[in-house]
Amino acid sequence: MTEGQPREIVAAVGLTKRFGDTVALDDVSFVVEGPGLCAVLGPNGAGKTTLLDLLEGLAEPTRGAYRLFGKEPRPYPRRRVGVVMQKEAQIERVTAREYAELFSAIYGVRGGPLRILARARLEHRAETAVTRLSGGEAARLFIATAVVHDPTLVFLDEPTAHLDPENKRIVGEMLRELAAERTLFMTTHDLREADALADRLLFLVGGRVRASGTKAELVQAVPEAERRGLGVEDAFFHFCAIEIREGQAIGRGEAT
Ligand SMILES: Nc1ncnc2c1ncn2[C@@H]1O[C@H](COP(=O)(O)OP(=O)(O)OP(=O)(O)O)[C@@H](O)[C@H]1O
Repeated sequence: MTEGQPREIVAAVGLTKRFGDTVALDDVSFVVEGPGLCAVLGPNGAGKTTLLDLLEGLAEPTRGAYRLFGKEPRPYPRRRVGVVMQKEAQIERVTAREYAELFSAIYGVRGGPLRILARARLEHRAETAVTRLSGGEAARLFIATAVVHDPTLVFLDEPTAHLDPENKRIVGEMLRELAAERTLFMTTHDLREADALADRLLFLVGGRVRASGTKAELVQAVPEAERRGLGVEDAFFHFCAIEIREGQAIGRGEAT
């Protein structure tokens, strides 16, 4: 296959995950081709983090399987995968430089710390404790660190949650740049952000896939009468029957 052509990067085949009586993921199947940015959208409790845990090799499915890069992930292809967790560990007093050094050493990347700080645009904050960085600075540091070993696939769990619009925009630009040559698989609650950034969408509600495909496919599937303006918002409403408040997807009847 020629370089640059879309190819299968992530595929789930009947993935199911139970926690006791709770079915967090229920027979989830989809294929994501790359490169590009796939946004996984769903309300609280939809199963987004559980799905990432499985695909990152951190938990085992109750049933079903998945492929990464068209193969069974055994052994797990750690060097080709980067991860940005929802709650990154923040060790007291560790500076941005030390954080970058630590992860560069883990991945054995020479020159990694400088690359991380430059990509995160944090050279001037290198000696600042990670816990003292602003939300936007910390998000940039975690993302730049997750790609220090140049992975083909990056999982990101709500990387822009709690950021103000300006920082969302800056981090969004960073994600778009990264998505030009790799696959980003990113959870978010923010439909506006998904509209601005995503090439592909996966709608998850109550542990089940409601729709998946390219943004263009899903947006075009919305009947004219249901279109209100923002493509991803309309598509999410159409496929998921979920209320939308201020660009955020919220389960019906859920308190804000
Ligand atoms: N370790 C666990 N033990 C028991 N139940 C769990 C566990 N992890 C997740 N769940 C349950 O599985 C369901 C899916 O949770 P998950 O965290 O994957 O959803 P989510 O879409 O990531 O939600 P959020 O948007 O709030 O982060 C929820 O009902 C949750 O309570």
